[in-house]
Amino acid sequence: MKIAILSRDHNLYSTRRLVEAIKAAGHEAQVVDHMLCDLIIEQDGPYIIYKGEKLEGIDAIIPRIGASVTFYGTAVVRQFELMGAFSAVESQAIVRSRDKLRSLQILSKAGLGMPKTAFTNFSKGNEKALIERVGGAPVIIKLLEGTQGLGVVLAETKKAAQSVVEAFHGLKARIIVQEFVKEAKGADIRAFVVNGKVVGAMKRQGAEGEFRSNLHRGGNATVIELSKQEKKAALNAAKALGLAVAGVDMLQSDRGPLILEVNSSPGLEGIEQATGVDIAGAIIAYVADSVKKKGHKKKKKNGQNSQGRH
Ligand SMILES: Nc1ncnc2c1ncn2[C@@H]1O[C@H](COP(=O)(O)OP(=O)(O)OP(=O)(O)O)[C@@H](O)[C@H]1O
Ligand SMILES: [Mg+2]
Ligand SMILES: [Mg+2]
Repeated sequence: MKIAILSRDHNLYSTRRLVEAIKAAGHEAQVVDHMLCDLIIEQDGPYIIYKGEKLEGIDAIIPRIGASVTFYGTAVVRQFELMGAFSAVESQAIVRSRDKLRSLQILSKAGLGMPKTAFTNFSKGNEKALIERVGGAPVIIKLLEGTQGLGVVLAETKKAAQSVVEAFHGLKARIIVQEFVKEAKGADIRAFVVNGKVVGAMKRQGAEGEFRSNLHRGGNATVIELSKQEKKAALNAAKALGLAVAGVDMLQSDRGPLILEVNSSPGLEGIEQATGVDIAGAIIAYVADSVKKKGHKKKKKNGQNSQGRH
């Protein structure tokens, strides 16, 4: 079968590893830059023009959509889905996971542990009450659109928290105010979920004196064995957001694991290097299996002699 990786750069570690894994499993790989895909929509059905030609014969896609191009990228994923290709992560689930606030709302409804979080449009003067509502200083203030740890601020005192909130508010930036989980000690856990299983997990520890554990902020990663409770939390979080492939970030706290966010295009480099697990292979096995199952279903529906490609 032919599996496409939607990626802007074929040299990226994750892209290269997925190509390798596709070939190792005996399939055909194609890297497709989603930003170079034109979407044609007409009565005869949707199709894609890529580098001047109609894109055909792709059985499955693995989206690797950057946060800055979520709208365009997910439109391309949706087009593939409508054309009958299987997607490792559904377009709707990517959209859902990209909005930190929406994700936390869904996870809260699913009863998952999380740092207590508040969101407001800050009608003048309610900063103080809101900060108190999540437990008072120290408190975390987060830009809704941040990634790689940028736009996450730890305000140690009530006064600092108020000024940071006011500053962001003045800039019309959308933020959440969140309980600071001190016991996490500058570390977090990344659990990599594929098809209802945790295939690898690592603990990321922030640099000395840094509360953010992001590898981009100088953190380092080591392999970790998850507790039953942590495993369950990771699987439930991925399930609640509808993601078959997900990187679930959690903090270890006195009251158990607290979900921070769920990533729909999680990187492979850190986790494969920390755990030594062939995560790319696990993703491809899941995708290939799903395509086969889909094909069988189609055959059944169309009768024994169907020539339907699968
Ligand atoms: N409520 C909190 N309490 C304690 N530490 C926190 C809290 N929120 C975030 N952190 C720390 O800050 C880091 C960055 O936060 P978060 O993951 O929410 O931001 P991000 O910018 O979206 O990062 P990413 O690149 O992973 O998407 C976390 O990995 C964690 O170490
Ligand atoms: Mg994030
Ligand atoms: Mg994070």
